[in-house]
Amino acid sequence: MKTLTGRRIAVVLFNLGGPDDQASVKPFLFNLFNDPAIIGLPGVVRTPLARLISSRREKSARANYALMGGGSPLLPETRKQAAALEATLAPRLPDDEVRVFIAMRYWSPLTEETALEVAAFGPEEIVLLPLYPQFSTTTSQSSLKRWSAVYAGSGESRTVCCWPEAHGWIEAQAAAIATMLDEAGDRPVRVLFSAHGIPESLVSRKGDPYQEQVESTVAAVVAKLEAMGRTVDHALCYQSRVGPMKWLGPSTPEALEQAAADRVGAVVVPIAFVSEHVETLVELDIEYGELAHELGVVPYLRAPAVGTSAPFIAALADASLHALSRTGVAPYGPGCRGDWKACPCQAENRSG
Ligand SMILES: C=CC1=C(C)c2cc3[nH]c(cc4nc(cc5[nH]c(cc1n2)c(C)c5CCC(=O)O)C(CCC(=O)O)=C4C)c(C)c3C=C
Ligand SMILES: [Fe+2]
Ligand SMILES: [Fe+2]
Repeated sequence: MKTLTGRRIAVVLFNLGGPDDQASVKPFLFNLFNDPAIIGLPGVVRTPLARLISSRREKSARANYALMGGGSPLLPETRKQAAALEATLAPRLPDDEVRVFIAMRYWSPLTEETALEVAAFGPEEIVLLPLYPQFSTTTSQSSLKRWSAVYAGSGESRTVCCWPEAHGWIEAQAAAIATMLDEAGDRPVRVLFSAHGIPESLVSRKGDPYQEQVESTVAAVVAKLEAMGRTVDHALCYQSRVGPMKWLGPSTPEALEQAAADRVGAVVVPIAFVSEHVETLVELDIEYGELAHELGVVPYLRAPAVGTSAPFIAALADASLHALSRTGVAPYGPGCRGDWKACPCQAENRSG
């Protein structure tokens, strides 16, 4: 039973989205490559290019999604996280009605569909919470921009731009790694923190804070492991390179070659993803698993994504409550250090 003073609060979780079957692989890829945050060219050039790239990439992408039963598990996994977050927030906001929504950038439920659903809910408060720990123009900013362009409903919005060092997120990662280190036993292993790559020029020329935030996540996880009495050999590397441009490095395959040269095994940790999908289940487990086998990197172990682990969901709840407790319209995320005005996600995403 809600009190008369209770607020309707919408928490909107943003993620990339993934095709739900084989037929949606190509239109999903088209949406992705047609995003100016991914290909920064004018629409007259970008749209035909997106058509070409999605056609060319369709066959290999379909084969990868076929390995997971035909489509991406990203939406079902995100639904579990949304349900867990809603259940965690409910007792912490007993006078309010809290609903958690999912807005995907490139496949259903698309941001514009979710914007209509949220508007129909009629919230007084909205928390915009990207499920990307680290802020990038290619992910969180793209999603938040899209939201601003399509949401026309009620409510004051507060954005959590990023949370690279959020307590429960770091705790969940450290716990998953500790379990894998136990599995490795006495065998020497290197912890390979594998982040999704982005083109290097986005960092060096456009000031994308992603690399810096990924490095801060890694440092926080390593410090947490040390506090747990585990000093680890570790390295940061970047996966999922696409196209001919120079991407952040070293790549995950290069890091595996180095591990082979140093005669150590690997515990691979997805450090920029919070759920299982094509980049973990196919790229890390199958493609790089085969490479590790060829190179003699033994053992090759992979820490699971944090999913619905309790400390991680608590971190999302804390971030939401922290956002709601801010006064005024100038939000900043718990991962943003220093002057919130300098935070790159804020300029276009202040509540209206
Ligand atoms: C082409 C450029 C790409 C950039 C830049 C990029 C950044 C980026 N992506 C994620 C998270 C995910 N990406 C996923 C799939 C995916 N990403 C790209 C391209 C870029 N990503 C493509 C073409 C694809 C589709 C798969 C493929 O063909 O390789 C996914 C998984 C979605 C799924 O279907 O399960 C996620 C999640 C981050 C975090 C990031 C930069 C910070
Ligand atoms: Fe921020
Ligand atoms: Fe990606």
